[in-house]
Amino acid sequence: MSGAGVIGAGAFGTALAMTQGARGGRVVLWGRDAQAMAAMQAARENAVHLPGVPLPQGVLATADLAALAGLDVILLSIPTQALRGFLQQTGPALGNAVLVACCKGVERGTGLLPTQIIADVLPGARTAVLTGPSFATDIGRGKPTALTLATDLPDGAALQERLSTPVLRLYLSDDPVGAQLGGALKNVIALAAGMVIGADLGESARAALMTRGFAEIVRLATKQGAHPETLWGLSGFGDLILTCSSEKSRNFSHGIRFARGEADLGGKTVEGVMTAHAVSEQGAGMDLPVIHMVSALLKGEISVPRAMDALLQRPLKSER
Ligand SMILES: NC(=O)C1=CN([C@@H]2O[C@H](COP(=O)(O)OP(=O)(O)OC[C@H]3O[C@@H](n4cnc5c(N)ncnc54)[C@H](OP(=O)(O)O)[C@@H]3O)[C@@H](O)[C@H]2O)C=CC1
Ligand SMILES: O=C(CO)COP(=O)(O)O
Repeated sequence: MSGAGVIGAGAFGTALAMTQGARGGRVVLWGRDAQAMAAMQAARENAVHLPGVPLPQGVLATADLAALAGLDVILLSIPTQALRGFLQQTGPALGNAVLVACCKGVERGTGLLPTQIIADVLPGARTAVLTGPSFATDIGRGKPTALTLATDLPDGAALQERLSTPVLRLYLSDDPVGAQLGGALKNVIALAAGMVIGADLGESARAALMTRGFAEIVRLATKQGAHPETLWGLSGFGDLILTCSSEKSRNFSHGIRFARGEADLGGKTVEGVMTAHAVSEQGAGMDLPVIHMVSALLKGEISVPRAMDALLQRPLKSER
């Protein structure tokens, strides 16, 4: 039986299941907590992550992996650092479905991107990436959103058609590496932007940091084979703008709380933290001053004022 599956019943997974449920047809939303999934199925609502937004009729909320059997496409929406372990344990339950990575991050220790982790654990799996500027709360409420669907698959256009809805407009890309690096690295820059705002350094400083951070994204990603146009698109520049400018972003608001010295940093999924360390550790010798500084700040190696001084006191250089 064909249909769409979503792995991870957090904010984004639930929102994605809603988009696919609104199209009609069979949708399986899988989460690991059996009790929570049973409650969700009964209440027709994810009361923790998307309260007040009803699950469409065709969505089955379940913790039963057997419900994924025979699905033709599965969206993976769990944190990047959890992906490898999940696939190692659960890979066979995913069958032959096209696996669409919806998480944004770089794996710490390997430097791999989500589709590269999938290829490492499940060689031969067919993969795609869905990424771009989108808050789960907007998607779940049916607000208009445009995202990038990046894949090497020859039938990418069919997948684009399959996952688009009247309010979720997908643009096709043949650059999964660029799309994933843009989505992962903007989270690190959003942490930095949040720190600038939290430390009351001003909106001009945030604009400067976003721009110079974007230069780092382009430098690093093109070195790994990304097309520059991908980085200027929805998955890079588009998502950078959204994430660095709204307190709805967990990365941006984490940066604000961090700079204010708040003890409770929230305990939410903040992908940029591990990605900052992963990229800084892998690219130790690279010219990535903002990314290296975010990692050092998060490790407690330097304070926000000293980090700002260090960035400002570097020798003057050309803008490129
Ligand atoms: N929220 C958003 O607006 C957007 C998020 N994203 C990306 O989507 C991904 C998921 O984020 P989001 O849904 O917001 O995060 P949430 O924290 O809301 O949800 C994460 C989900 O993953 C589950 N999970 C964590 N570890 C495992 C594991 N080892 N095995 C199985 N399930 C696991 C959690 O389960 P449990 O509850 O049991 O811990 C939870 O249901 C991230 O990469 C994020 O960057 C992308 C675009 C927008
Ligand atoms: O990726 C996102 C928006 O596109 C969500 O950002 P946060 O993970 O920072 O909340």
